[in-house]
Amino acid sequence: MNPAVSSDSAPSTGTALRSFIEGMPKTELHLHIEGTLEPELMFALAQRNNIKLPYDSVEALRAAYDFSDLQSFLDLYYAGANVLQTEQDFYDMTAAYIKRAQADQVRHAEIFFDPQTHTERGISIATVFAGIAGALRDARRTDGFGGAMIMSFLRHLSEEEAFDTLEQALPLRDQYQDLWNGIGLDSSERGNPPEKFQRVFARCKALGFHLVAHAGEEGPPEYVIGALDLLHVERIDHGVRSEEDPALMQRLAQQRIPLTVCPLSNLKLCVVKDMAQHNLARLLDAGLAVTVNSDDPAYFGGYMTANYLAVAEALTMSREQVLTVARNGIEACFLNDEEKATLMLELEQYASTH
Ligand SMILES: Nc1ncnc2[nH]cnc12
Ligand SMILES: [Zn+2]
Repeated sequence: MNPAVSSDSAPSTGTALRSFIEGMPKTELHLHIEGTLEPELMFALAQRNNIKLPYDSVEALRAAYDFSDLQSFLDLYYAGANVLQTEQDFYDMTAAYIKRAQADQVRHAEIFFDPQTHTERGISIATVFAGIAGALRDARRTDGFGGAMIMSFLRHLSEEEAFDTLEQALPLRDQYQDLWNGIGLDSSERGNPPEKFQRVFARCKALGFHLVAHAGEEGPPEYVIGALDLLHVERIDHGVRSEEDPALMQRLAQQRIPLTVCPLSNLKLCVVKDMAQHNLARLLDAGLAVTVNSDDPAYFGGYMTANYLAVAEALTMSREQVLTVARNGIEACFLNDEEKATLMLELEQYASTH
């Protein structure tokens, strides 16, 4: 068989699948904008804002990206965010991410941001919103890049602090109604179960926001169940530990609840020892609405294409499996049916011509 020709029934060669993945239109649904701060930009912003970093060089900083678990990463990630001071800093970081995403053929990205990481340091929440939204709006106007903003609460802080953040943000809602459509929950999972945020999520639901939460990354399957039953989320961020509970797996498959899986993140944070042991293909085979995403790409070694390639190669995924993941990524977006249909049409046209 000609290895350059791929069809649904034929296994793709490594090279053919690689170029298929590289050119495939994508969506990104699990991306922390603070996790896109590349060391070069971190140093540039440190210099611009007269901040001394505890590293002498970009190389020394990158060498410190050797994590043993989620917390060891978060400690560095929150420290790195200190260089973000002005609206321009947030704009530049977001614009740099969009450029990378577009190079990876990302058409639409629903971006997490953590205001508490910044307001705790005296940065106003309006500065954070303005910088991120400014870059997303410019990219929409110039390139048709689709974006949304998901404001996330830090779960190592209290629910009262989450309520405070919501109160600070709500006066901005009208100004950002074209972008800000969701609420998320992130940071240290273990010891901070979903029920801690039940009241604030109920308020956000009543306000009409889409809801998501990190669950089942390091935490047990019970946290996934809690996110669904107590927080009423529409998607689970990560969710890979759901596999430990067969009844939960059945429910996720039956209800088509999307999991925003982040393969390179899971490897870097030692959620899996080896990419060949990643359960993404098993979750997919079990009928779950699995998507691929990059989480904190500046820290974990790759953006969207790299994440697709890493699992496709390690798990010897077929072209059809890759396409299923990409379709899931469109279905799971917080977009209307017409917008989803436009993205799906482009994907199907790409698939039929490549
Ligand atoms: N992978 C992750 N898990 C939880 N919180 C995060 N914040 C940024 N990245 C995160
Ligand atoms: Zn995440």
